[in-house]
Amino acid sequence: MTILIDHSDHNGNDNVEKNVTEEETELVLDDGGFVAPHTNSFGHTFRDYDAQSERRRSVEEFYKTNHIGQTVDFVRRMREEYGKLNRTEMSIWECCELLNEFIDESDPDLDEPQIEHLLQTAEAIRKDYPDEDWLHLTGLIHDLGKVLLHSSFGELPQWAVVGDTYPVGCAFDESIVHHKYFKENPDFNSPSYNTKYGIYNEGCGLDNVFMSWGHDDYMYLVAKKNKTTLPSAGLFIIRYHSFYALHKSEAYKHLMNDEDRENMKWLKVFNKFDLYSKSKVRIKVEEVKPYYLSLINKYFPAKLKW
Ligand SMILES: O[C@H]1[C@H](O)[C@@H](O)[C@H](O)[C@@H](O)[C@H]1O
Ligand SMILES: [Fe+2]
Ligand SMILES: [Fe+2]
Repeated sequence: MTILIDHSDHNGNDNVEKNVTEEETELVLDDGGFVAPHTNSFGHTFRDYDAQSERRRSVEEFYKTNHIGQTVDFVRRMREEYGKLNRTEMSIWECCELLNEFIDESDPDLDEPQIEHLLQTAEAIRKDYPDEDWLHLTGLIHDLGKVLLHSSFGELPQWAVVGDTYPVGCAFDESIVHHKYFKENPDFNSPSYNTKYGIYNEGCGLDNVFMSWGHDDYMYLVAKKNKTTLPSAGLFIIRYHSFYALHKSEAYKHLMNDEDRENMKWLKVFNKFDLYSKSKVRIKVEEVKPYYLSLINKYFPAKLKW
């Protein structure tokens, strides 16, 4: 396995590559900072949706279905239905374990079970921000909404759970991955929805914007309605971490308000770990579990409604 080891500063400059065996691997092999690798586990640059990788076709198929199905109508129905949180009760950790069986079909960078990704993200954050325990926990739980794929949640299809998110009810920005497939979305030709502002106003705040339905908004609703004590930046990260058109391409900024702009700073910090910690490196779950259980205990009730 090839891992980047930092021999210089913490900005990722001047890295050297070294081959290490499975036993020696750690998420980050340096003096404490997380170093973003240049390539994903398939040897391609991250989020390259055109790279000829083994996942390219299936990822594109995924986005085609996603872009056709996410309409204002659909999003309204899902928010209403899943916002009831009347399906089951379980702890945060139980939910992490449920994610063990799922692989995210929208992701060109990772084909590991989701629990690996949660721990990789959280542990990477912990190295760089040791004192921000809320951010470690946010890393651990940010993708828990993918439990919507589970049979006890009506087995939602992948297109309604994973992938990048974007607003519905206004024009789909060209920076959205595989934008061309929106042409078949029924909202694409609706005059009330296909303008820059659509049904929204300048600076209305993201809280007033309907986002395509998936794991982000669902987990936000779960955390909020179960009265988490996570700071507002944590909730913002959970809710918008897949909104790459905004946090990477800077589209839709005209819908943000001051609070969104403040929270965006943390989302950008978070994104580095969410994206670049994706690797084949395994975290030893039993070793880190007590730490995360203590954080869950601090910020969440023992059982949550889902
Ligand atoms: O494929 C990925 C994956 O589903 C992530 O969980 C999501 O947050 C990303 O935005 C998406 O592109
Ligand atoms: Fe995600
Ligand atoms: Fe993630």
